[in-house]
Order: sequence, then structure tokens, then C-alpha cells
Amino acid sequence: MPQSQATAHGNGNTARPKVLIPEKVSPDGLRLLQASSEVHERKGLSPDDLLSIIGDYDALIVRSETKVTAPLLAAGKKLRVVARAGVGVDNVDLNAATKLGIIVVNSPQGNINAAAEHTIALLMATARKVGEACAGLKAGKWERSKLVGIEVKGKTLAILGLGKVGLTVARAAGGLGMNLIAYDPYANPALAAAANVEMVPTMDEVFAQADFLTVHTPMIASTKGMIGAAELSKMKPTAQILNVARGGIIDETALLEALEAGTIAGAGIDVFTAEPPVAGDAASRLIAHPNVVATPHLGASTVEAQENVSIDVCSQVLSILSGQLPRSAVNAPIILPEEYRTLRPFVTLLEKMGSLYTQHFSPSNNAQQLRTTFDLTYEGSLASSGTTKPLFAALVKGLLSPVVSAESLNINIVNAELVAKERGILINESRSRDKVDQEGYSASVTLKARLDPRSPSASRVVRGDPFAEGVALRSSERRKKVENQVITGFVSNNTPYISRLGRFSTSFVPEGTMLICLNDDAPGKIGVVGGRLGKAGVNIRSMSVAPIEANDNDDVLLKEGSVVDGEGREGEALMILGVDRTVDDEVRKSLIGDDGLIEASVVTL
Ligand SMILES: NC(=O)C1=CN([C@@H]2O[C@H](COP(=O)(O)OP(=O)(O)OC[C@H]3O[C@@H](n4cnc5c(N)ncnc54)[C@H](O)[C@@H]3O)[C@@H](O)[C@H]2O)C=CC1
Ligand SMILES: O=C(O)C(=O)COP(=O)(O)O
Repeated sequence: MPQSQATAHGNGNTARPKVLIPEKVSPDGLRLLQASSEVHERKGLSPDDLLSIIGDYDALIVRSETKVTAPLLAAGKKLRVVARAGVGVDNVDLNAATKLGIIVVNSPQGNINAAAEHTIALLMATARKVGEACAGLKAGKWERSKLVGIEVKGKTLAILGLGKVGLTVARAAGGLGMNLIAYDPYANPALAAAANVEMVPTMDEVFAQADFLTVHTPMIASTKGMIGAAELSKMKPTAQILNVARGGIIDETALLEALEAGTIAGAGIDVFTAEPPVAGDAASRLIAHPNVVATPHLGASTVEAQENVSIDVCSQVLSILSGQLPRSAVNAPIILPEEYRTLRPFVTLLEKMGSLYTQHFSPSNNAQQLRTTFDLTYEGSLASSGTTKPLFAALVKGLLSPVVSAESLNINIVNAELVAKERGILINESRSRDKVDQEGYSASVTLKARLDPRSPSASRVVRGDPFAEGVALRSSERRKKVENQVITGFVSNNTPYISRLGRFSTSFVPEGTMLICLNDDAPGKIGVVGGRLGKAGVNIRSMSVAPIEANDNDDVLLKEGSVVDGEGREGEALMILGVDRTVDDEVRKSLIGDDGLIEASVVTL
């Protein structure tokens, strides 16, 4: 289970998670959730109602009607997942969710066929004036000569956005004998060719050639208002337009004016800028136009599609609530379960390494001090791991957890990079296949602090100026001090080990409370520390002694005695004691000074 998710929002209680569903979602999926969660279907909530109750819920499942805004997400203190029972997530503030570490999932496939079939329904209805004919007949009219349509066979269907829906429409329209062209800079040319779609290089060609134009792009900043008056003016006056994607991709006022002017012949529209449209606005007037066939966002409204999307997103919510990874997270990387199983022990290791770093090398409980640049190197078999996102997230979590309360910070694979950046932590990840195999385990990880290029002491100084040289010495001392802040860890039998701490090679399991002492490498030190701890009622559970790393010969400054603070110099050693309770700061301080003990830090891992 991703650690990050296990403790999301720090609410580690065992109560059944609560799932809120403010829209109509098929019961097929909800049944999957009911066994382990409290499922509350609450239709008809106002935005304020929703805001007032969202704090109680671990998961929110919506369709297109609910606006999942930044304030709503912020009020969802326990929210771990927002599930969109459909494709388009334009009603969810993805940036806000990512920042808060809330996973957003959708159902990218479940309603594709329904949306494509609805497009074909609107294509035929527009071509044959089905809407107007039906309305007239119901009003008691029998009008035939006025309602002559056109055939689609042999006409050109131009597709803007040849993704999943666009391609499915293409295949169906091909079956109706239409010529197919498409514009989509990111489309897969092989799939296009297999569906007999000719890709055109510019959007203008789409407008010029279309007898029918159908839009299937997502609603994003670059597609909003993509078809306005200028684009419509490039089309044939006989052309008809379909929109089963999103309201607002086609400018509603411009389309209305083109229909009124007769420069566009007709339109089939399923989606609107405001849903439902506001009386008197451009969308309402479009709907009322005789050459428009309109439906109230019904593209995904089939029994089959609703079953599909419901089962799809509910099973993903179930996964997330039980600490597993979802299939289709919109704002998180996709990690295959097998891959995650391999990474899992390293997730624990990285979190421990981060926490050890902060407590041992930067123990002032000052989050500011964490503004550090790190090199994180994955060695051996880890170097070929597909993704390292969970490891990165675990490290950020570990680094911050000693100084930031779990409740105030939910760090997971969704937001780790953002959180690190916001806190001034830069982590450069790299991979190395060097020498790990010879050491009895297949992979290790090294975390190494680097003097932050943003820090003033990293700046260059001029030789010959005594002041500048003083600064230079301090600056290089500082650099050396920071660069000796190294931790290496590995995993053996699913247990994490630390094999290097500062300049010392060691081997201990980072677990529980530990007292880490830097001392002169001479006999008798263990007895001294043991005696003092015993007096303070602290028992030693485990012990390891770490000599200075044998091949670490970068010790010019160390010999000058300028580097201390846990990184070590020649003739020193590190003593790592696992203890059964925390060591008071007074006891810790009392160890330092006498009897060759140079420093002591207490870490809880
Ligand atoms: N009316 C309804 O009930 C439904 C509507 N939809 C909507 O249909 C749309 C398409 O969904 P999918 O096919 O699943 O998405 P998709 O992501 O598979 O395909 C979208 C395609 O648009 C292309 N694209 C993006 N920007 C473009 C641009 N500026 N010009 C040309 N092409 C561009 C992309 O490269 C991609 O190939 C979405 O807006 C979705 O919300 C989907 C299902 C039901
Ligand atoms: O999946 C989509 O993008 C849709 O537009 C379907 O919306 P709906 O779930 O029917 O409100």
C-alpha cells in the first residue's frame, strides 16, 4: 500500500470510510462500495450544502453536474479521492486536488461508445431534420416539403480531436459511407489510417472541407472558444456542426449568429456552456433555433455506459480507500501493481532515510533548514525501475514528517513534487548500475545533500582578499559539511537497512528510537554511554558501531578539524544504539563533552 495513502490526512481511524454521491450514478458500482464503506447518495444538494458536509467524507463521486472547486476540495479535510463517473474532468479543479494530494480518477473508456453513438444520432437527426419534424408532428402539423434532408453518404465528416470518441465516430461514419478527415496534432496516425481517416495538417482545411464538422477534443484552455465567428466563416454555408464534447469549445453566440445569417446550415448539440442553459442566453436561443437538434447532455446516458463508468470508478475508489493504486488516476502516475510490489520495501526505506536525515543532520525542528538540494541515486536493480514516483514521495514525506505535523501535510505520489518545491527542497534523481551486486543485495539508494546553489555561501569568492578568503574557508567548510550529509540504504529480506550515515559505514535497521553518538574511536565509549543511559532508565536494545567509510579519502578539510556535526573526521566513529524509550534532551546533552563523546542525536524512525 502506498504509505502516503495509508495515512492520508492523518485520519488513521478504523471507522468505515464515507463516500458521497451527489449525482445519479448507476447502482452496479455502488454495490461494490457498500460492503466496506458508508455510501451516501444525496441528490439535489446546493453548492453550499455540499460545502457544509464534504468534511465528513473520504471519497466523492460525481458526474458532470457537480463543480468540484478549490474551496470544496479544501473543505474536504478527509477527502482522499474524487471520482468522475465519466471522461471529462473539466468540472474538477485538478490543480487544487493535486496540491492537496487528493487523487482524481475517471473512467476513460466506459462511455466512449455511448458518446460516439449519440454523435451519430445527432448527425442523422441534423441531416434529416428529425428534431423539427418530430416537434411539428407533435404540434399537430404534417409538414413534408419543408423538411427535406440530405444524405450523409459521400459527404465529408471532419473530426476535430481524433481521440477515443473521435475514432469511434469515424469508424461508425465510415460504415455510413462518409469521407473522413481529421485534425488532431497528437493523434495516432496508424489508428487514423486503419479507420480510413485522412489527417489534415491544419484546422483551416477541416473548416474548408467539412460537410459535417464534429468536435471531440477535451475542454481545456487551448480548446475553449476554439471555433468562433472567424472559423465558422471559413465553412461551407451548407455545413452542419455537431458538438457532443463540451459546451464552450464552439462559441455559442457565434454559432447562433451564423445559423441566423444562414452561413451555417444546422447544428446538433448535446453540451452547453452553462448546464442547464440560462433562459435567454445564447445557448437557450440556439436550442430554440429550428435548424438545431439539441439534447440535454445525454452523450453518456445509456444503461450500458452508466453501468460501465459506475463499476469502473467505484472499483477505483475501493482500491484507493483500501490503500491500493487506482487504474486511471488523472493526476497521479500509473504504477502497475507488480511494479509497486517491488518498490514497496524501498518506499519504507526512503521514508526512513528522509526522516533520519532531518532528525540527524538538521535537528533544529526548523522546516526552513530543509531548504536543501539533494542528489538521490538509485543503484543496482532499482536503476531500471519503471517509475520512482513512490520513492520520491516517500523521501519528501520522510524529510518533512519530523518538522511538519502529519495532519497539516498529506504527502503522496500526487503532490510530493509540488510540496517539495513549495518548501524549497530540490531533489535530483539519478540512476546508477554500479557495484551493488557484489555487496550481497541487488539495489541500494543514496541520499546526498548538496550545497544549495541558491544559498549565499555557495557564491564564488576572490582569492587574495583576506575577508573574502575567510568567507571562502567558511563557505568551503559549509560545503564540505553539507556534502558529507550522506545516507545510503538497502533492503534485504524486505527489511530496510542503513549502510552509510555521514562518512561512516554501518549496517542497522532504522526502526524505533535511536541514539546516534559521534565519538573518538577508542575503547570504553560504549560503557560510558550505557552507564548514563541506565541511570536515566533507558535500556539499550541494539547497538552497532560505525567506522569511517574505508574508501572515503576526501578528508583534507576533515584533518583540519573543521568538519563536525555528525559527519565525522579521522579517528572518530559512530555508535548507533537502539533504545527502548526516548532519551531526554538533558540526558543527551550530558553525554557530550566528556569521555570523547563529540555529538549525540536522538532519532525516532
Ligand atoms: N457528451 C457526453 O456525454 C460526453 C462527452 N465526452 C467528451 O468528449 C470529449 C472527447 O473525449 P475522449 O475522446 O475520451 O478524449 P480523448 O482524450 O481520447 O481525445 C481527445 C483528443 O483531442 C485531441 N486534441 C486536444 N486538443 C486539440 C486541439 N486543439 N485540436 C485538435 N485536437 C485536439 C487530443 O489529441 C485527443 O486525441 C471530451 O471533451 C469528453 O469530455 C465524453 C464522453 C461523454
Ligand atoms: O463523460 C463525460 O465527459 C460526459 O460528458 C458525461 O457526462 P455525465 O456523466 O453524463 O454527466
